[in-house]
Amino acid sequence: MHFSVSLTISGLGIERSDRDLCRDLSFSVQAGEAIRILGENGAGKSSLLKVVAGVMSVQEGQIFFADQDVTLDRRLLQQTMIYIGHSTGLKERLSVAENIAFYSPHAPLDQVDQALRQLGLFHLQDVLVKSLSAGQARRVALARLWFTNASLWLLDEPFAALDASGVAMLEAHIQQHLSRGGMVLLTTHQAPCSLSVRELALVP
Ligand SMILES: Nc1ncnc2c1ncn2[C@@H]1O[C@H](COP(=O)(O)OP(=O)(O)OP(=O)(O)O)[C@@H](O)[C@H]1O
Repeated sequence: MHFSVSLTISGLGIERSDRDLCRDLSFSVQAGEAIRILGENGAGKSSLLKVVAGVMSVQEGQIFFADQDVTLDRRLLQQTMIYIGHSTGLKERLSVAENIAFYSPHAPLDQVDQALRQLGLFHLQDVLVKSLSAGQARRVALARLWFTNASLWLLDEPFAALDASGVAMLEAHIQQHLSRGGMVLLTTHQAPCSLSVRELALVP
């Protein structure tokens, strides 16, 4: 699979809790490109991802995907994007394998096994998520990236709680997505080690 679409944000304004997080923000993400959103705590990085994902509405400006205006109707974009938020969103009372089956029901079982091994989760597949460490739970949440066909990945602090091997594994997986023409919009307070990203600063 190879992707060749782009995302364009034009004149975006985001207001939250009576505060302007950004005004007249414009940028594009091209096929094969990763953008890291920068900004201090509370600057609005997560809010920007949520607006693009359609979790928060657009108050001002436009969003174009594949040359179509999707500002008011985000369905075209939502069909080909994956959003993994700051919280893992996992089902605490389900096991690792059950969570993966819940979030990626169409994943072939042999590929699930392969991904579990790559993610270092194979020996934990029957463990309930509520018993996992933060880094282990993050790995389970990220497993969705191993089974998605989405062209746009929206990742809020995806490296949080990961150890060095987890960071390297995720960076390699993101790089593979970019090499297929995928797009990534991510937030992280730590600069990626081996991943080439364009930086976008959110300033009030
Ligand atoms: N659920 C909410 N309801 C109202 N206001 C919120 C909510 N979540 C965040 N905010 C406000 O929106 C602003 C931006 O928050 P956001 O989480 O987007 O920032 P951030 O840059 O991602 O921060 P961090 O680096 O701490 O994760 C903050 O000032 C915050 O107070």
